[in-house]
Parts: sequence; structure tokens; C-alpha cells
Amino acid sequence: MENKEKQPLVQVKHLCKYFKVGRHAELKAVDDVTFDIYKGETVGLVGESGCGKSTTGRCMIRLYEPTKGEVFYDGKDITKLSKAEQKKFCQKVQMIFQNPYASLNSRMTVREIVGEGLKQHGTPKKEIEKRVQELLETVGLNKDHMSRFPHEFSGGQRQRIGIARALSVDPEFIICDEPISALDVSIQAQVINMLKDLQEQRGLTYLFVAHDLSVVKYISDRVIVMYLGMVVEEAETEELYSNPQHPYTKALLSAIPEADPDKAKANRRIPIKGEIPSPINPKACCRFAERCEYATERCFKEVPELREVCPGHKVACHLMDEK
Ligand SMILES: Nc1ncnc2c1ncn2[C@@H]1O[C@H](COP(=O)(O)OP(=O)(O)OP(=O)(O)O)[C@@H](O)[C@H]1O
Repeated sequence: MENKEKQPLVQVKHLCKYFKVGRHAELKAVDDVTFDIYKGETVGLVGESGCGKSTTGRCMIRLYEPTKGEVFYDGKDITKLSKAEQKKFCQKVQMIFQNPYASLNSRMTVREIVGEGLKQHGTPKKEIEKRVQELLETVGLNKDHMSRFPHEFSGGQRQRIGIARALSVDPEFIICDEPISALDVSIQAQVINMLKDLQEQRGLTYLFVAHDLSVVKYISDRVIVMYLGMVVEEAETEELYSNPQHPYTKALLSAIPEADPDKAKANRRIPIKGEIPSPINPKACCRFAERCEYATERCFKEVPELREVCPGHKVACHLMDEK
């Protein structure tokens, strides 16, 4: 069945998260972001550092309250859940964090870290012990190391502990917030492949937040590109990488290192001029305009709407009107 005929598992609608800075200024970390995620898929959320990826993820799990807009999970507004529904939501939706050093409590043993969620959900002690052992085996860790503390593990192993903790409550949807960017390159592929396998075995749905476009290409079914708090492009992975439309996406993709020297020669790297501007009190225009080599007068006056240019492929760029 095509995605369009199904009900999305997650719906993010006109989501805004503004942080007050000083007396009169607002930092628009996320500004009118809308997208859907369907059951069983992996959606990649990409963009340069500071474009609002993590803030979007945090709003989706209620670590941040949105300034405006809504997030629906399984058709329900996550800010309007009953106590029982809230408990279920906390179980069904989990997050894996970027920094496996900061995200694990250094005073807790692996047994306590991985078993915490199970304890909160009323699982008997004996059962917790067995489940923690199974979970450690699932993520490729030695079950005899349950009494050890996080500092006794390497970065990759700690991220595996974080993944075991997320899996412990049998989630449906996991927000993976840059899960491999703090790890050695040699370990990154192992963790990514493990996430892929777990998805297949457990029918998981992922939002995969990252700035590494090669990794996102490898793991995602669809990709959403953000720039300075807004979505500039969204498409199925193959379509996005082979037929990017937004000048920002084109520039980002042109910067991916190419292993094949012939292809590398043929691919022109598109430079992005200037620095990423401040998200504080941004002007009501295309946020990319001042760095875009194709910008016209209109781009400096009007916010482009995110519109479908062909089935499943959305772009927020005034240049699309001229095509
Ligand atoms: N709690 C906060 N208070 C004030 N500003 C914040 C807060 N959290 C994030 N920001 C700002 O919001 C913007 C978006 O940050 P966010 O972490 O969501 O971006 P990101 O794309 O995930 O970047 P990174 O890849 O570096 O984590 C940045 O300008 C950041 O400084």
C-alpha cells in the first residue's frame, strides 16, 4: 500500500520552538516545520549544525514544549494525552542520544540503566534481570558485564547500552539523534548496521537525525533537509540524492566525498557563500536567500512555501515557480 493511503504514525504540524534570548529577541530554532512519518520507515533529518534538528526531535518526545504547532502520535495530539495514554506514549517512543558519555548516568550500573524503564513499568525484579541479559546480548554486549559502570566501556559500547535502554520498553518509534557522530569511524558502521537489523527484526520506525549525508543515504527511506529552522526539501532518498531541487540541498550533496576519482572529477562542488546566519529574529523571507547564488528580489521578501513539485517530493523555493 502506498504511504499516502495509510495513516502516518507521527505527524508534525506547523511545529515552532522559539527560545527567548534577551528581552526582545527570539531564537527561532524550529519555525513552521511539517512532516509525516509512516510505520516501519526511516526518515532522515539532515542539515548543518544549529539548523534545528535536535530541537525538532526533542519537541516530538516532549522534552521541549512547542511554542506553536502540534505533534500527533498514532493520530493523537501528544500534548493532550490522558495519564494512561501518556504512560503508553513514553513507552512507545524512545530516543537515542548523540553523546553516549553524557547520556548515561555514571553512578548507575548497566543493570540499573537498562532495567530502569522496565522497573518503571512494573516488571518484576527477576524478569528484569532476564530481560536485561537478553537486551545486552541483542546489542552485542557481554551479559556478564551487567554490574559494570558506563566508564568501564568504550564509546561504541556505551552507545550500545543506550540502544539497549531504548529497546527495553519495547518501543515502536525511536528518535536517533546523531547516534554515531561521537563514535570512531570504525565503530560507526557496526552501530548503523545494528540499528538496521533491529528495525527489521522489531518493525521499528526511526527518525534519524544526522549531518552526515552519506550515512543518512544508507539508512533512510525518505530524507528531510532543514535549513535555519525550516524544511527546505523532502523526498524519498533515491529521488533526493539523484534529483535535488533546492540550491541548499544541491550544495550539501555536492560536498559529499566521492570515492570514485572519475565521478569526483565530474561532480562540481557547489560552494555556499558566507556563514550560516543567526536564527535570532530572522527576516520573513527565504532563510537561504543571502547565501543562494540564484536568489531574486522575491526571495528577500517572501517566505517560500514547502510545495510538492512531483509526487512525494516537496521543495520550499521560489525558483520552482519559474521551472
Ligand atoms: N535550550 C536552548 N536555549 C536556547 N537556544 C537553544 C536551545 N537549544 C537549542 N538552541 C538553539 O537552537 C538552534 C537549533 O539548535 P539544535 O540543537 O536543534 O540544532 P541541530 O541542527 O540539532 O544542531 P547540532 O547538530 O549542532 O545539534 C541553535 O541556534 C541552538 O543554539
